[in-house]
Amino acid sequence: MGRTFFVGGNWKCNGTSEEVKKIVSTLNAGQVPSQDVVEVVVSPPFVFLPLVKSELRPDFHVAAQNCWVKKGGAFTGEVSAEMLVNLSIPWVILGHSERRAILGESDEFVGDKVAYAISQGLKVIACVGETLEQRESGSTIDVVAAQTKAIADRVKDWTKVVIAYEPVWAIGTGKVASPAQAQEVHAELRKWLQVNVSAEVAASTRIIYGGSVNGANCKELAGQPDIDGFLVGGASLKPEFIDIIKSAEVKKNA
Ligand SMILES: O=C(CO)COP(=O)(O)O
Repeated sequence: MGRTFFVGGNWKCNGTSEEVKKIVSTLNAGQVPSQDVVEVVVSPPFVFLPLVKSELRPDFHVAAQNCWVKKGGAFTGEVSAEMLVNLSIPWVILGHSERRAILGESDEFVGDKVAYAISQGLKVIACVGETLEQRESGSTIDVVAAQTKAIADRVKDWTKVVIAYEPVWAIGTGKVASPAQAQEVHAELRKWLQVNVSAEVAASTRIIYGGSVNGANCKELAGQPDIDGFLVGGASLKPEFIDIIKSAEVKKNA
């Protein structure tokens, strides 16, 4: 079963309204493959979601970068899944390593968030990935399997999930995983899904790579059989994001 290539742009905590408008107009002018070849989702900070949603071309979609773990209420500073649904925001990124590390989000908490967001009708880009220390100690697969298990224990509808494998040591460092390194983890994750969820979910779930992806390294990564797209940080704020979207052609021609 086909896995449509998926390219997400995680803008993180960046931008002014002027800069956001500029990025959106660059994206709107970009020549990219059609939606049956590549699904594109950009994720601005919460405050810019309505602006981006109203100005962005209709073939690109928006994602929030986080949402609260359950129904809204007395949770100062949080934004609920219901609010995103209310604004017709279709996607949310959950479990990004910056939130896991800096804000102390545990595997279980991320799993709960993913399940709740899906229960409210959102689609989720769920992030997993090991630190440098974990990689060097040989526990990469155990770490990403545990992170994925916390999600799998709580989620039934995998059609709403894209897994983003983002090795922490590759994020914002310019140190991209080699195509072989990324492919190895993606293949292991797919195998994990096959054994622990189902062959069908393993075959149909998109597993995308994130960590220092740019216009120069995207094609080789996209050529790997188990890499189904990218979650892009820094380069998603630049015109080269269009080149990264175009790397979907590599898959189409494979
Ligand atoms: O964290 C990332 C996307 O979520 C990756 O960030 P960079 O592309 O800046 O390394």
